[in-house]
Amino acid sequence: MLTDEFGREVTGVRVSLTDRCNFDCVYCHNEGLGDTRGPMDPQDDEMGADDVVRFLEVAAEFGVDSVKFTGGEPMLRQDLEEIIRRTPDQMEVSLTTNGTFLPGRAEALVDAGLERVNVSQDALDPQDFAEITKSGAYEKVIEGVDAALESGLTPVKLNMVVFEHTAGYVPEMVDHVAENEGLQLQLIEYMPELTGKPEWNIDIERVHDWLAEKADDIEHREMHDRKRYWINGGMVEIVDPVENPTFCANCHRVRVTHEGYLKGCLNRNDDLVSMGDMDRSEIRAAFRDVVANRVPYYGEYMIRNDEGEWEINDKYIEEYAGA
Ligand SMILES: Nc1nc2c(ncn2[C@@H]2O[C@H](COP(=O)(O)OP(=O)(O)OP(=O)(O)O)[C@@H](O)[C@H]2O)c(=O)[nH]1
Ligand code: SF4
Ligand code: SF4
Repeated sequence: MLTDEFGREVTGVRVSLTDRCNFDCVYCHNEGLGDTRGPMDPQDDEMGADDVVRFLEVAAEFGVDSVKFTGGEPMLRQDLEEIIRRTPDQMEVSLTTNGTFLPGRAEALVDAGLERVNVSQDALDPQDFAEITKSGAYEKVIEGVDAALESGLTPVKLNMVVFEHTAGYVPEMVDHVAENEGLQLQLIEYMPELTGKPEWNIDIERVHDWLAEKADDIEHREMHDRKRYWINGGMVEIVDPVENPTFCANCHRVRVTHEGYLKGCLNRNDDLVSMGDMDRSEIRAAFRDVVANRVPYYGEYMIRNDEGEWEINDKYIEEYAGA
């Protein structure tokens, strides 16, 4: 197991397989390098299945025991089943998807080795859903969640970004997961710094307070020190990374962009290492380097100045300027 200089073991990898997507969510922050191509444009820059598998095999050598496949929309990759099938056995395999392609394909993914799925569902009303995602696929997503449950991918986590357009749905979604066995809710803090619309932000502390009042039990998950609220038998987890040093202090994942760049932190682009045409031993060295250079974003890379505002730590300014 590799550990960075802040004592954070790297136990997981998060691999973006494409930046293409059939949705155009108003809050999307284009994980990866922030490419702006349309959903159906060419895919020459995406890592091939062999590249993904080679990387995963190297990560497995270092004791990494979980992989999360993301996008864009990872199910646009027709070779997703192949990639999952070839993922080292020691890794728990999970997927984050918008859910539209799960009907008719969930079982094949399970057969290939998929163990868990997170499906974005930001509203319980087709019109609001369409407004947020710029897609008319509400029914398909509902079918997708059902297909995942029927294929045994439980618990299915429903991912909901909490911001102006969705905050009103939180109570209904909390009831929804309590009433439907196999579902869990994951409330994701809106990231204004990545989406450029600060006016849509909702104070996530208000959501914590509201859930705490209702909760029968509250747990802390080690990963990111995330809080989990149990309400009427349903589980609600909060993902609240923004300006949260505790979240970053408990971050155990290295990221890979769809183009094959290793990256120690989701929020930084100045720590990228391209795996390009690297062979296995070069990937090993690159993985060690990226882990060695990992820095908790909030609390070390971003620090508070005398006025209490966040700014980049001087120590890293040169690298950032050169990115
Ligand atoms: N800043 C930051 N945001 C993260 C991190 N991990 C997850 N997120 C955010 O949380 C959202 C949902 O994450 P998911 O891909 O569903 O998975 P997860 O919650 O991280 O993982 P599991 O609970 O293991 O399924 C992502 O789109 C990110 O916005 C992280 O390490 N740093
Ligand atoms: S489904 Fe995900 S990747 Fe696609 S536009 Fe929405 S947030 Fe972005
Ligand atoms: S912002 Fe960076 S360091 Fe913080 S939790 Fe996310 S990926 Fe980890």
